[in-house]
Amino acid sequence: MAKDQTTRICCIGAGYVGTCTSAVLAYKNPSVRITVVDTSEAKIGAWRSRSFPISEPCLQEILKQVVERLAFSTDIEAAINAADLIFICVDTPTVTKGTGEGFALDTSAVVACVAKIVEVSTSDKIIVPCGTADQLRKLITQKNTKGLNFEVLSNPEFLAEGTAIHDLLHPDRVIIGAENTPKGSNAAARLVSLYQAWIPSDRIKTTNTWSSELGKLAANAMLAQRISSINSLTAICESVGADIQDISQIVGLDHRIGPHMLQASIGFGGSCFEKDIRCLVYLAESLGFRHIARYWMADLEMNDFQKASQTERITSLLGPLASSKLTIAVLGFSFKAGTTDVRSTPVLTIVRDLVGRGHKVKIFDPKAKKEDIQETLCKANLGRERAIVSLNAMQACDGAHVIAIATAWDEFRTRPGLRRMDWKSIADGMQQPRLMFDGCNVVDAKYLEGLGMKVLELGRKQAML
Ligand SMILES: NC(=O)c1ccc[n+]([C@@H]2O[C@H](COP(=O)([O-])OP(=O)(O)OC[C@H]3O[C@@H](n4cnc5c(N)ncnc54)[C@H](O)[C@@H]3O)[C@@H](O)[C@H]2O)c1
Ligand SMILES: O=c1ccn([C@@H]2O[C@H](COP(=O)(O)OP(=O)(O)O[C@H]3O[C@H](CO)[C@@H](O)[C@H](O)[C@H]3O)[C@@H](O)[C@H]2O)c(=O)[nH]1
Repeated sequence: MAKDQTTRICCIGAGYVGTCTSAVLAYKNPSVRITVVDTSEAKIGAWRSRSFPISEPCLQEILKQVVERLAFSTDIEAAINAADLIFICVDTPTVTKGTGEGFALDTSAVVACVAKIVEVSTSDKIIVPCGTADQLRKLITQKNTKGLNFEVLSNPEFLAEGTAIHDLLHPDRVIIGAENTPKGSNAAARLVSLYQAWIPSDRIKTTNTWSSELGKLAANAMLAQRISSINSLTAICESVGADIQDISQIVGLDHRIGPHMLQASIGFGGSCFEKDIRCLVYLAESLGFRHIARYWMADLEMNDFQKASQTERITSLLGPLASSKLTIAVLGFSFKAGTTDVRSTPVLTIVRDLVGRGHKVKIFDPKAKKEDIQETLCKANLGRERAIVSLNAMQACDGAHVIAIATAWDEFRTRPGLRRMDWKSIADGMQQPRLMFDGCNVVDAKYLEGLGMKVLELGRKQAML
């Protein structure tokens, strides 16, 4: 710690986790000074000019309050050198080529950060990476020729997008993994003291690094598993005439199970669940536990099945009409409601499958940026003539044979008091058979049927058209 008792923190990575975590740490600890750095000048420029690259409730307000103590910069070396504690919050996608392809975590950005830290540091540092701490310790041992002390801690983040600030302010737990050495314990104690500024001690757990890292993977894998479990029941409900929402409630009312993460969906998305399960599968495989790897892999296979089966259900219901070129409006593109993030969105599977069957798709999302949607479509080779991004729901639905609600945005709800869109005009502007596929169970089927639509709901039986 610096002589003036100020803790100087450098956070590498100005994305969701880096910025939100830094904002809350600064907000709750008046004695810290944080510099958030990134290689992306555009991103740092956006944060500085207050045209925020991400949208999270309350983030803007908190950043305003810590403006004196939290800076954004592209001068990574200077920020590293000035810091006692360095958080690495860069992206760690799944490896796309070579060893571990499709499964292992690509830690190259984390490794680059650690190499930079070791290269430019002139004093001891505590490093909190997002990646395997073990691998980084080995790297530091190889590169540390100056005899400095680098302690590597594991501090997995459990925030969910859309509720990031709330999750950081009221976490279920904070996990800090450290080496079981006096220096490791001291470093962990330093980080604990920062969190103790607002989190009760019984919610801060210190453990060894492997428990911390595996605990994070396990939490995500089990959350995803609950979603796959409920999703696996949607097709059964549709066949036998049960109601998936009732099933979620019946299951969730058991206090041993609880109600969370049991909302049936078109499949889970986002940048974490699939990546972390793949990482767990890779870990199990590399330890020789093939049955365990297969067990977790089944979760992803179920998710892929759920994503792919929605288009099949819509088109099978259309009968012979399905072979004509239809116009289909897809409402919602972000990977879940409450975030503008379109990374790994499950909606892409539906769009890709519909376009693949020759239909024209018009997409509207009330919050996601048009450029981000277009970039995602472009990366998936979905040309603009087949998948168009519309400026509003009315434009997307105009002339559509089918509307598919794919993200549970409040904008799409139809119940009185919650209704924001002019559903009568939307229904009037559609072409027969005026089919509404509600992949999020947000509409009132009776209301839309009263407007002349036929409604197909996820996890509910539907008669043929
Ligand atoms: N997004 C979430 O909800 C969430 C939640 C918990 C944990 N995580 C984990 O946290 C980490 C960060 O995730 P995120 O969603 O904030 O990522 P992000 O993509 O939003 O941000 C990562 C940032 O790191 C920057 N970067 C990459 N390499 C760099 C380098 N060498 N030097 C400086 N900057 C560099 C990128 O430019 C980018 O701005 C990942 O490991 C992720 O798995 C994410
Ligand atoms: O009942 C549910 C809940 C979620 N989902 C879907 O699951 C995905 C992930 O949702 P959520 O967990 O809310 O979002 P993330 O921001 O991806 O957060 C997860 O991933 C983060 C990154 O690791 C963790 O920190 C969080 O704890 C963990 O919830 C989304 O596609 C949701 O639509 C469902 O289908 N049904």
